Amino acid sequence: MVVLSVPAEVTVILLDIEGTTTPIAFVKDILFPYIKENVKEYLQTHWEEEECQQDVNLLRKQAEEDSHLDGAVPIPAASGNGADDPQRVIQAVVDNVCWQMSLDRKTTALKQLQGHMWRAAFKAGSMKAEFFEDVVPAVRKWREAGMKVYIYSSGSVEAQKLLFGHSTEGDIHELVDGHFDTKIGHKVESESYRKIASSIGCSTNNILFLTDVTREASAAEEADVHVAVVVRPGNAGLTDDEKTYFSLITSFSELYLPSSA
Ligand SMILES: CSCCC(=O)C(=O)COP(=O)(O)O
Ligand SMILES: [Mg+2]
Repeated sequence: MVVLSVPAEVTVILLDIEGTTTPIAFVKDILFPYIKENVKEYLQTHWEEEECQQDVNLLRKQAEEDSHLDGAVPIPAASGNGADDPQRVIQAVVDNVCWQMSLDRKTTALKQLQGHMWRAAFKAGSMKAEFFEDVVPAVRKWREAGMKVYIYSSGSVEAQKLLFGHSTEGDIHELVDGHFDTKIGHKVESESYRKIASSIGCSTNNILFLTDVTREASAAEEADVHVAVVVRPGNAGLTDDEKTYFSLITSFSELYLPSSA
Protein backbone atom coordinates (compact mmCIF):
# COMPACT_ATOMS: atom_id res chain seq x y z
CA MET A 1 0.00 0.00 0.00
CA VAL A 2 1.20 3.53 -0.82
CA VAL A 3 1.72 5.61 2.31
CA LEU A 4 1.78 9.40 2.47
CA SER A 5 3.37 10.76 5.60
CA VAL A 6 1.53 13.74 7.08
CA PRO A 7 4.00 16.54 8.01
CA ALA A 8 4.45 16.88 11.78
CA GLU A 9 3.24 20.51 11.73
CA VAL A 10 -0.22 19.44 10.46
CA THR A 11 -2.92 19.63 13.13
CA VAL A 12 -5.98 20.12 10.90
CA ILE A 13 -7.28 18.00 8.05
CA LEU A 14 -9.55 19.91 5.68
CA LEU A 15 -11.75 17.76 3.46
CA ASP A 16 -13.53 18.38 0.20
CA ILE A 17 -16.75 16.35 -0.23
CA GLU A 18 -17.61 15.52 -3.87
CA GLY A 19 -14.90 13.25 -5.30
CA THR A 20 -13.05 13.08 -1.95
CA THR A 21 -15.29 11.79 0.85
CA THR A 22 -18.23 11.03 -1.42
CA PRO A 23 -18.56 9.53 -4.91
CA ILE A 24 -19.18 12.03 -7.69
CA ALA A 25 -21.88 9.59 -8.86
CA PHE A 26 -23.90 10.22 -5.67
CA VAL A 27 -23.87 13.95 -6.38
CA LYS A 28 -24.50 13.70 -10.14
CA ASP A 29 -26.99 10.81 -10.13
CA ILE A 30 -28.92 11.43 -6.91
CA LEU A 31 -28.46 14.91 -5.41
CA PHE A 32 -28.55 16.95 -8.63
CA PRO A 33 -31.42 15.11 -10.39
CA TYR A 34 -33.49 15.61 -7.20
CA ILE A 35 -33.12 19.37 -7.68
CA LYS A 36 -33.98 19.35 -11.38
CA GLU A 37 -37.03 17.14 -10.82
CA ASN A 38 -38.39 19.06 -7.83
CA VAL A 39 -37.38 22.70 -8.18
CA LYS A 40 -40.61 23.92 -9.75
CA GLU A 41 -42.86 22.23 -7.21
CA TYR A 42 -40.58 23.34 -4.36
CA LEU A 43 -40.81 26.99 -5.45
CA GLN A 44 -44.58 26.79 -5.89
CA THR A 45 -45.02 25.27 -2.41
CA HIS A 46 -42.63 27.57 -0.53
CA TRP A 47 -42.91 30.77 -2.60
CA GLU A 48 -44.47 32.88 0.18
CA GLU A 49 -41.89 31.82 2.78
CA GLU A 50 -39.12 34.20 3.89
CA GLU A 51 -36.35 31.62 3.29
CA CYS A 52 -37.56 30.93 -0.26
CA GLN A 53 -37.76 34.63 -1.09
CA GLN A 54 -34.20 35.13 0.25
CA ASP A 55 -33.01 32.28 -1.98
CA VAL A 56 -34.76 33.83 -5.00
CA ASN A 57 -33.30 37.28 -4.25
CA LEU A 58 -29.80 35.79 -4.09
CA LEU A 59 -30.39 33.95 -7.39
CA ARG A 60 -31.66 37.18 -8.96
CA LYS A 61 -28.51 39.06 -7.87
CA GLN A 62 -26.38 36.24 -9.30
CA ALA A 63 -28.38 36.37 -12.55
CA GLU A 64 -27.61 40.10 -12.83
CA GLU A 65 -23.89 39.38 -12.40
CA ASP A 66 -24.17 36.60 -15.00
CA SER A 67 -26.03 38.70 -17.58
CA HIS A 68 -22.95 38.97 -19.82
CA LEU A 69 -22.58 35.16 -20.01
CA ASP A 70 -23.70 33.11 -23.00
CA GLY A 71 -27.12 31.54 -22.34
CA ALA A 72 -27.60 33.33 -18.99
CA VAL A 73 -31.22 33.31 -17.76
CA PRO A 74 -32.45 36.57 -16.14
CA ILE A 75 -34.87 36.49 -13.20
CA PRO A 76 -37.39 39.37 -13.36
CA ALA A 77 -38.62 41.06 -10.22
CA ALA A 78 -42.28 40.30 -9.47
CA SER A 79 -44.30 43.25 -10.77
CA GLY A 80 -47.25 42.44 -8.53
CA ASN A 81 -49.59 42.69 -11.52
CA GLY A 82 -51.90 39.76 -12.19
CA ALA A 83 -52.34 36.29 -10.75
CA ASP A 84 -49.94 34.68 -13.24
CA ASP A 85 -47.04 36.92 -12.15
CA PRO A 86 -45.52 34.51 -9.56
CA GLN A 87 -45.71 31.68 -12.12
CA ARG A 88 -43.75 33.76 -14.62
CA VAL A 89 -41.01 34.48 -12.03
CA ILE A 90 -41.00 30.87 -10.81
CA GLN A 91 -40.45 29.63 -14.37
CA ALA A 92 -37.54 32.04 -14.78
CA VAL A 93 -35.99 30.77 -11.50
CA VAL A 94 -36.43 27.15 -12.67
CA ASP A 95 -34.75 27.98 -16.01
CA ASN A 96 -31.95 29.84 -14.25
CA VAL A 97 -31.31 26.96 -11.82
CA CYS A 98 -31.29 24.42 -14.67
CA TRP A 99 -28.93 26.62 -16.71
CA GLN A 100 -26.52 26.99 -13.77
CA MET A 101 -26.67 23.26 -13.09
CA SER A 102 -25.98 22.41 -16.74
CA LEU A 103 -22.63 24.20 -16.23
CA ASP A 104 -22.09 22.68 -12.75
CA ARG A 105 -21.73 26.19 -11.38
CA LYS A 106 -20.73 26.56 -7.73
CA THR A 107 -22.40 29.89 -6.99
CA THR A 108 -23.43 30.52 -3.39
CA ALA A 109 -26.95 31.35 -4.62
CA LEU A 110 -27.44 27.99 -6.36
CA LYS A 111 -25.86 26.03 -3.49
CA GLN A 112 -28.05 27.77 -0.90
CA LEU A 113 -31.28 26.83 -2.70
CA GLN A 114 -30.05 23.26 -3.27
CA GLY A 115 -29.26 22.86 0.44
CA HIS A 116 -32.75 24.01 1.40
CA MET A 117 -34.34 21.65 -1.11
CA TRP A 118 -32.36 18.57 0.03
CA ARG A 119 -33.41 19.19 3.65
CA ALA A 120 -36.85 17.64 3.14
CA ALA A 121 -35.47 14.54 1.42
CA PHE A 122 -32.78 13.89 4.05
CA LYS A 123 -35.09 14.57 6.99
CA ALA A 124 -37.76 12.25 5.54
CA GLY A 125 -35.10 9.52 5.24
CA SER A 126 -35.68 9.16 1.49
CA MET A 127 -32.08 10.21 0.81
CA LYS A 128 -28.91 9.03 2.54
CA ALA A 129 -25.46 10.40 1.79
CA GLU A 130 -22.78 8.02 0.55
CA PHE A 131 -19.22 8.07 1.84
CA PHE A 132 -16.30 5.99 0.57
CA GLU A 133 -15.77 3.09 2.97
CA ASP A 134 -12.34 4.28 4.14
CA VAL A 135 -13.62 7.71 5.20
CA VAL A 136 -15.31 7.09 8.57
CA PRO A 137 -12.63 4.74 10.01
CA ALA A 138 -9.82 7.07 8.92
CA VAL A 139 -11.46 10.20 10.29
CA ARG A 140 -12.07 8.45 13.63
CA LYS A 141 -8.40 7.47 13.74
CA TRP A 142 -7.20 10.98 12.92
CA ARG A 143 -9.37 12.44 15.64
CA GLU A 144 -8.11 9.88 18.16
CA ALA A 145 -4.60 11.04 17.20
CA GLY A 146 -5.61 14.62 18.08
CA MET A 147 -6.29 16.02 14.59
CA LYS A 148 -9.09 18.50 14.01
CA VAL A 149 -11.22 17.71 10.95
CA TYR A 150 -13.00 20.40 8.93
CA ILE A 151 -15.00 20.35 5.72
CA TYR A 152 -14.61 22.81 2.84
CA SER A 153 -17.07 22.18 0.04
CA SER A 154 -18.88 24.25 -2.57
CA GLY A 155 -22.06 22.68 -1.18
CA SER A 156 -23.60 24.99 1.44
CA VAL A 157 -22.77 24.44 5.11
CA GLU A 158 -26.40 23.48 5.62
CA ALA A 159 -26.16 20.84 2.87
CA GLN A 160 -22.86 19.55 4.29
CA LYS A 161 -24.49 19.10 7.71
CA LEU A 162 -27.37 17.21 6.09
CA LEU A 163 -24.92 14.81 4.42
CA PHE A 164 -23.01 14.10 7.63
CA GLY A 165 -26.17 13.90 9.69
CA HIS A 166 -27.97 11.50 7.33
CA SER A 167 -25.44 9.09 5.82
CA THR A 168 -25.46 5.41 4.98
CA GLU A 169 -23.10 5.15 8.00
CA GLY A 170 -25.67 6.85 10.23
CA ASP A 171 -25.35 10.27 11.85
CA ILE A 172 -21.62 11.04 11.67
CA HIS A 173 -21.77 14.79 12.23
CA GLU A 174 -19.70 14.48 15.42
CA LEU A 175 -16.68 13.51 13.30
CA VAL A 176 -16.42 17.07 12.03
CA ASP A 177 -15.12 20.06 13.98
CA GLY A 178 -16.52 22.64 11.57
CA HIS A 179 -17.68 23.48 8.06
CA PHE A 180 -16.77 26.04 5.38
CA ASP A 181 -18.49 26.82 2.09
CA THR A 182 -18.16 29.45 -0.64
CA LYS A 183 -19.29 32.17 1.74
CA ILE A 184 -15.64 32.25 2.89
CA GLY A 185 -14.50 32.44 -0.75
CA HIS A 186 -14.21 30.16 -3.76
CA LYS A 187 -12.17 27.00 -3.55
CA VAL A 188 -9.91 28.01 -6.45
CA GLU A 189 -8.83 31.22 -4.68
CA SER A 190 -5.87 31.03 -2.30
CA GLU A 191 -7.27 33.80 -0.07
CA SER A 192 -10.08 31.41 0.94
CA TYR A 193 -7.54 29.09 2.58
CA ARG A 194 -5.93 31.97 4.50
CA LYS A 195 -9.37 32.96 5.79
CA ILE A 196 -10.11 29.36 6.80
CA ALA A 197 -6.83 29.13 8.75
CA SER A 198 -7.58 32.41 10.46
CA SER A 199 -11.12 31.29 11.30
CA ILE A 200 -9.83 27.99 12.77
CA GLY A 201 -7.08 29.86 14.62
CA CYS A 202 -4.08 28.12 13.06
CA SER A 203 -1.43 28.81 10.42
CA THR A 204 -2.04 27.71 6.85
CA ASN A 205 0.87 25.27 7.12
CA ASN A 206 -0.91 23.49 9.99
CA ILE A 207 -3.57 22.39 7.46
CA LEU A 208 -3.59 19.42 5.10
CA PHE A 209 -6.27 19.83 2.40
CA LEU A 210 -7.57 16.74 0.58
CA THR A 211 -9.39 17.35 -2.70
CA ASP A 212 -10.00 15.75 -6.10
CA VAL A 213 -9.64 19.06 -7.99
CA THR A 214 -6.09 20.15 -8.83
CA ARG A 215 -7.08 23.84 -9.26
CA GLU A 216 -8.28 23.78 -5.65
CA ALA A 217 -5.07 22.01 -4.56
CA SER A 218 -2.95 24.65 -6.34
CA ALA A 219 -4.87 27.53 -4.71
CA ALA A 220 -4.43 25.95 -1.27
CA GLU A 221 -0.75 25.30 -1.90
CA GLU A 222 -0.24 28.92 -2.92
CA ALA A 223 -1.49 29.83 0.57
CA ASP A 224 1.11 27.46 2.10
CA VAL A 225 -1.45 24.75 2.91
CA HIS A 226 -0.26 21.13 2.53
CA VAL A 227 -2.27 19.29 -0.12
CA ALA A 228 -2.89 15.79 -1.43
CA VAL A 229 -5.03 15.02 -4.46
CA VAL A 230 -7.55 12.24 -3.92
CA VAL A 231 -8.01 9.80 -6.79
CA ARG A 232 -11.36 8.03 -6.58
CA PRO A 233 -13.43 5.92 -9.00
CA GLY A 234 -15.41 8.27 -11.23
CA ASN A 235 -13.18 11.33 -10.65
CA ALA A 236 -11.86 13.37 -13.57
CA GLY A 237 -8.51 12.07 -14.85
CA LEU A 238 -5.27 13.87 -14.05
CA THR A 239 -2.62 14.88 -16.57
CA ASP A 240 0.82 13.24 -16.36
CA ASP A 241 2.24 16.53 -15.04
CA GLU A 242 -0.43 16.66 -12.29
CA LYS A 243 0.29 13.04 -11.36
CA THR A 244 3.97 13.84 -11.02
CA TYR A 245 3.55 17.16 -9.24
CA PHE A 246 0.95 16.37 -6.56
CA SER A 247 1.00 13.84 -3.75
CA LEU A 248 -1.78 11.39 -4.63
CA ILE A 249 -3.87 9.07 -2.45
CA THR A 250 -6.62 6.67 -3.47
CA SER A 251 -7.87 6.04 0.08
CA PHE A 252 -7.73 7.98 3.35
CA SER A 253 -6.08 4.88 4.87
CA GLU A 254 -2.95 5.79 2.87
CA LEU A 255 -2.29 8.79 5.12
CA TYR A 256 0.25 8.07 7.82
CA LEU A 257 0.17 10.27 10.90
CA PRO A 258 3.51 10.15 12.75
CA SER A 259 1.65 11.15 15.96
CA SER A 260 -0.52 8.00 15.79
CA ALA A 261 2.43 5.58 15.47
C1 LIG B 1 -22.81 19.21 0.43
S1 LIG B 1 -22.03 18.82 -1.00
C2 LIG B 1 -23.22 18.63 -2.22
C3 LIG B 1 -22.57 18.55 -3.51
C4 LIG B 1 -22.36 19.88 -4.12
O1 LIG B 1 -23.33 20.59 -4.30
C5 LIG B 1 -21.06 20.33 -4.51
O2 LIG B 1 -20.94 21.37 -5.18
C6 LIG B 1 -19.85 19.59 -4.09
O3 LIG B 1 -18.68 20.33 -4.32
P1 LIG B 1 -17.29 19.96 -3.63
O4 LIG B 1 -16.68 21.29 -3.37
O5 LIG B 1 -17.55 19.16 -2.39
O6 LIG B 1 -16.50 19.18 -4.64
MG1 LIG C 1 -14.55 17.90 -4.98
